[in-house]
Amino acid sequence: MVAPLDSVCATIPLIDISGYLNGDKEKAERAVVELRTACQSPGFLQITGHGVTSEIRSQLLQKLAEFFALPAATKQALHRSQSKCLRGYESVGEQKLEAGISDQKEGFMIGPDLPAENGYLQGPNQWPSEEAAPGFREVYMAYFDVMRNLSKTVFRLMALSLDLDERYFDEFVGSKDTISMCRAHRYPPTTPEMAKTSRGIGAHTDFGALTLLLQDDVGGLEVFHKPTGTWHNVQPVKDAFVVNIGDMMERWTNNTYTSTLHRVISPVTAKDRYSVAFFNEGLPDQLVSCIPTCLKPNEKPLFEPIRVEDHLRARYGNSY
Ligand SMILES: O=C(O)CCC(=O)C(=O)O
Ligand SMILES: [Fe+2]
Repeated sequence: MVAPLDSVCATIPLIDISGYLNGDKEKAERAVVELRTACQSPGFLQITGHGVTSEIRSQLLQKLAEFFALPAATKQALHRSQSKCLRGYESVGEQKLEAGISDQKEGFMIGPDLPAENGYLQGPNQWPSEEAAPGFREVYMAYFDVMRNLSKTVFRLMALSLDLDERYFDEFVGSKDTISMCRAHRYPPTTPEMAKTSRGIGAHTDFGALTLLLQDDVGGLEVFHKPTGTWHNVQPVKDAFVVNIGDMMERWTNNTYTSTLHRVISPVTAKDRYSVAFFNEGLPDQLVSCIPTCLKPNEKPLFEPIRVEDHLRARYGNSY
């Protein structure tokens, strides 16, 4: 069946990766080709057949709703300004991803839970007490671990899509020093009038290599289509994760893959919107230097090589 032109699938490709996970060669090859096309343009896609259970996804969304419903003082006591590695709580209006517009979201960031600061963006998480938020820590960390695994799979597919050895990104994405983070968001509702000028999250591109996003069924994520200058809704698809290319991967692939501007419009229904982004930032000492298969004969790289940490410091430094 041909999907109607205005349907989400016409804009944001939906890719089933179960064939790759099950060792079905033909289906896996198809997913790799679809992935390559989607990463080139629009730089956004949705994946299904990823094996992350609906239980863990709905448990997490439930625990997040409970956490964000806690008194403001309990959440502020976990503020990210107390953490050298950006872990913890941020309140509505703190981040400005689009010049002059405060994001109408609150968030909670976690990462691999290390006992002490251990290099850039590495260290301990901040947690509410078990009495205040029963099960929150356990479920959020379990989700984080599942997503870390899924990200390894997606990077293998990425490697294949770039005609690289399947394990090309394994160290980058799966080492003990790999930087990865999860940021959960709650977007409170607003009025239709306010929604015209305010933003749940202002227009931005992601800083790192690749983002895996869980969104609930409320909607509001939009992706910018440069050729027409129009915004397109990333409609929630049941059981799908949104995947998008970040600035680091765009640079690494010499602009073969695209880091695309996106934003969130706050809900205008009575319902809060929840989402959870898993960011793959990679190895701090890794040099992001044009991937050889992204260069045609006689072509020159568009960018100087840069260390992952230097790239991230420059991008994170500008957003609060
Ligand atoms: O909440 C969303 O749908 C998008 C979040 C996002 O773009 C981000 O955290 O970078
Ligand atoms: Fe983003």
